[in-house]
Amino acid sequence: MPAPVPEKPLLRALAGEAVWPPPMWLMRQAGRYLPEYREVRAEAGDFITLCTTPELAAEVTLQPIRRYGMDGAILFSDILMVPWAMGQPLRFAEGEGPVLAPVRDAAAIAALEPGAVLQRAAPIFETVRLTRAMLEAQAPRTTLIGFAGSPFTVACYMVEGRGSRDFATTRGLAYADPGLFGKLIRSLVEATAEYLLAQAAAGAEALMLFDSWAGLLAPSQFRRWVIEPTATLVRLLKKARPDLPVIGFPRLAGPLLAEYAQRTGVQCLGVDTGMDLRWAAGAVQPRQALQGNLDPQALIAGGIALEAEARSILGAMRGRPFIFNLGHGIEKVTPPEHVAALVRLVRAG
Ligand SMILES: Cc1c2[nH]c(c1CCC(=O)O)Cc1[nH]c(c(CCC(=O)O)c1C)Cc1[nH]c(c(CCC(=O)O)c1C)Cc1[nH]c(c(C)c1CCC(=O)O)C2
Repeated sequence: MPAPVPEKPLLRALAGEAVWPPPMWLMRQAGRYLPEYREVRAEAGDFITLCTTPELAAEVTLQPIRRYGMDGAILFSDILMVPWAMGQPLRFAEGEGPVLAPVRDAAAIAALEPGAVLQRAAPIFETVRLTRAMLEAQAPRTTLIGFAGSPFTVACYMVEGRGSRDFATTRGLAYADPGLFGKLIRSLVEATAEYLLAQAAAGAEALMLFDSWAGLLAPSQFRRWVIEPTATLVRLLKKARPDLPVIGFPRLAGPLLAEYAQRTGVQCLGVDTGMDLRWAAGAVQPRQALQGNLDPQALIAGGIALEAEARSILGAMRGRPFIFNLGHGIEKVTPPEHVAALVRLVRAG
């Protein structure tokens, strides 16, 4: 039986169709630049509480859909909820970002509980269910996107214990003890596959893998810790759900984007701000969609600078499968009215 033809613009683009004007959404579209987000965040008190309270997380997921009518709604959660669900202590310190108890030796890795992820993450799957039902009622053309961090980027935070400019400890460990680091990566591949399939079972219609720090790696390490685990993860997802499109975002990959596109099996490539979109179009397969890559700083600036950047992206991508997005997450100082202006511009094609 042929696969049913999707109706939603974002799913059509992911299936390889040159939908025009292109479907759009913005990374971190639910967040602190929105006053209505800050209100719910204050009500929840703590970021992890917000992520594990389905009614609040679903509400926050829908805020940018109500305000702007985006084509994609991304589940409100965080890539660090997988280590959290594996039992690694995590907190989000005010003004400091995430803080975790570092995992750097065999004992710490053995203490992780990948088998507990489905049970501990149950509130997140409930958020997916609730959000999908709300979208069906309120925004039936909007696609619900589930997500996880890629094994390498999640391992960066697990090993380092906090954010970092270069994740030197993690990259050093990968060279010094590849056996140990490989064990961590493998348990993340398995836990992440189960976690994403549970999101899909709860109603996520597409999945995105955030690999924010992939581009820090030397080419040999990029192949070993980014391409190979991502390919395994995508195979596990496709085995269970061949219909489910996957967006891969190996940020700062540069020319290695071509190999990543060829070997991982993803349907769509997220493109970061520093990459030329026309070059990316030549580096991926013709039916592979691209997603990106407006500079979040242009969105903060607004006006003619924003208009020029957005038009140049549209001009480069017309006629190929494309999803308009930013090249990295929206910043909290972004004026919400600049987002409204961008949506009008993209909708006009
Ligand atoms: C590396 C990474 C993280 N989280 C994420 C990444 C990959 C993408 C990227 O590179 O930005 C991904 C993420 N984080 C969040 C989402 C939700 C959905 C959405 O995009 O709207 C998604 C998809 C919410 C969030 N995740 C976080 C916030 C801010 C928390 C708050 O409200 O206090 C939000 C809305 C916290 C977070 N979470 C993380 C950090 C480093 C921080 C602190 C930085 C900050 O405070 O902005 C880890």
